[in-house]
Amino acid sequence: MSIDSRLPDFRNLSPSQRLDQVQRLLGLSAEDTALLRDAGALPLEIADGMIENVIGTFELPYALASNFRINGREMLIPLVVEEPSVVAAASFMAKLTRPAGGFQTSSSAPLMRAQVQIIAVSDPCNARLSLLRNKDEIIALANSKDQLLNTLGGGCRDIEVHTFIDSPRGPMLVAHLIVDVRDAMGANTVNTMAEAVAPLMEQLTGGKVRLRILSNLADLRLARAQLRIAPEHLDTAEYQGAEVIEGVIDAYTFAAIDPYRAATHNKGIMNGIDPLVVATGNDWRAVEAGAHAYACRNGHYGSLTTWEKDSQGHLVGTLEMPMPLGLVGGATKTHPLAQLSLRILGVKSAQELGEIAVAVGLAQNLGALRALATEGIQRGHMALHARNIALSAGARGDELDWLVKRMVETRDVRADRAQALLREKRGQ
Ligand SMILES: CC(C)(COP(=O)([O-])OP(=O)([O-])OC[C@H]1O[C@@H](n2cnc3c(N)ncnc32)[C@H](O)[C@@H]1OP(=O)([O-])[O-])[C@@H](O)C(=O)NCCC(=O)NCCSC(=O)C[C@@](C)(O)CC(=O)[O-]
Ligand SMILES: NC(=O)C1=CN([C@@H]2O[C@H](COP(=O)(O)OP(=O)(O)OC[C@H]3O[C@@H](n4cnc5c(N)ncnc54)[C@H](OP(=O)(O)O)[C@@H]3O)[C@@H](O)[C@H]2O)C=CC1
Repeated sequence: MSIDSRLPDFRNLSPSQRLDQVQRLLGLSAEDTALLRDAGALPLEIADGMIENVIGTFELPYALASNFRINGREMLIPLVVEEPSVVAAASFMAKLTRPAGGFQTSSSAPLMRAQVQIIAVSDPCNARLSLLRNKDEIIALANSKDQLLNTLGGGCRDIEVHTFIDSPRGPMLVAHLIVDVRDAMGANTVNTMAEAVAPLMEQLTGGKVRLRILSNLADLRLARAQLRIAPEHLDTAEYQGAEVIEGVIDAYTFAAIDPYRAATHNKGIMNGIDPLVVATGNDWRAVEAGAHAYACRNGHYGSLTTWEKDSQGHLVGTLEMPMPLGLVGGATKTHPLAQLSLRILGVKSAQELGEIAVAVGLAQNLGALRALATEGIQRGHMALHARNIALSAGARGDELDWLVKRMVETRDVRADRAQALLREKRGQ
């Protein structure tokens, strides 16, 4: 279905009015919207089946970022996150990309690596060749463990063998199974295969297998996004767009050369990605681990994004990173809201979901860099954070908007100030 993701007055509506508008726009069913309208979308019985020792459930805000156009398709992005200004910044930057057509994305095949650690190998180079010589047998054995995946066009495709001659524990071989996991995140799938081939690998190498587990450095499963913005669309009240572009490129360069800055820069990217990963029931620890390991691929920890100017002086941003997301498996199937998020996105494959995630990460990075390189992060962020402060100070009903306005006007957003203002208003 084709929609318009520009929702100019969305921010000014109540949550219930927003949901009504989205229901009409996306043609969601009454059952779908009931999941969001009533608290407790995750029944305790399902929660109890998901993890151990459950005593309840924990809710977080569920929002939609607007203005996204990805590969020509308009979409609203479900984001589950506790941090103010993330949704606003993503929506704002997506809006700025629209004149040049939004985001362009692509991805590699959904290939995951499983590692099999082989120790006590007396002749590691010879053992390595033995594994490679018998690759077809190893792959066939791995694939015998997941018939469904084979019928879906996935399965173990190849093996690699990495040799560590001088490990502190003696020579060590690490065999990698390269597995196309289709629409799964794939951890359980590849772990099963790794465990299945371990005895054959011991036989072929004469060594002893220890660990059999996926690698979260999913460097064969990459998603990419790109955006382009003309300088005139980056003008602010105080800065010319061309100056904003220089500021963004300086900010990127800082992250590219300094790991202390890169950690914060990449956190800003994950501000956009993690909330989508959570909203779709995916494993955010796996995505985080892969992201930061990948950021070290050039021998030092650096920026995951790049920012440059094209020949016309337009700002061009790119993000390429591992994106091990699934549409099946884990909580993606069990959590009712995860399924709803996938319906809102209208995605048909895990690859498509991964591409959307990097587009949101790229937008989020630009939101932060644009603010940092111009007026600073506090004005926009604190204006939205003021609601949190007002809520924790005890403001309710009409008091909330009044208190937020007073704090933002005076640029004094602090808990003690909020409490003092509230006492003053209540005449205490
Ligand atoms: C916060 C803004 C967007 C305000 O920016 P603004 O200029 O005050 O916004 P505006 O009121 O002119 O609105 C512009 C558009 O922003 C969106 N927007 C604006 N407000 C809302 C809202 N309330 N609810 C929903 N959407 C909102 C919305 O799309 C709107 O367009 P419209 O649809 O109205 O035509 C801007 O200051 C900004 O982008 N700041 C960056 C915020 C940010 O990056 N937050 C992340 C948390 S900080 C952090 O953890 C990461 C960091 C910073 O350390 C990373 C790093 O160092 O790299
Ligand atoms: N280090 C890490 O990151 C680790 C993560 N995990 C956890 O593993 C879970 C993800 O594992 P995952 O393997 O994705 O989950 P599942 O094993 O639950 O799902 C994958 C299985 O779903 C079946 N399937 C059905 N349709 C498809 C399709 N279109 N594409 C692919 N497979 C399909 C496949 O076969 P079949 O039905 O035959 O099984 C496949 O093996 C997450 O919960 C994650 O947190 C676990 C261990 C370590």
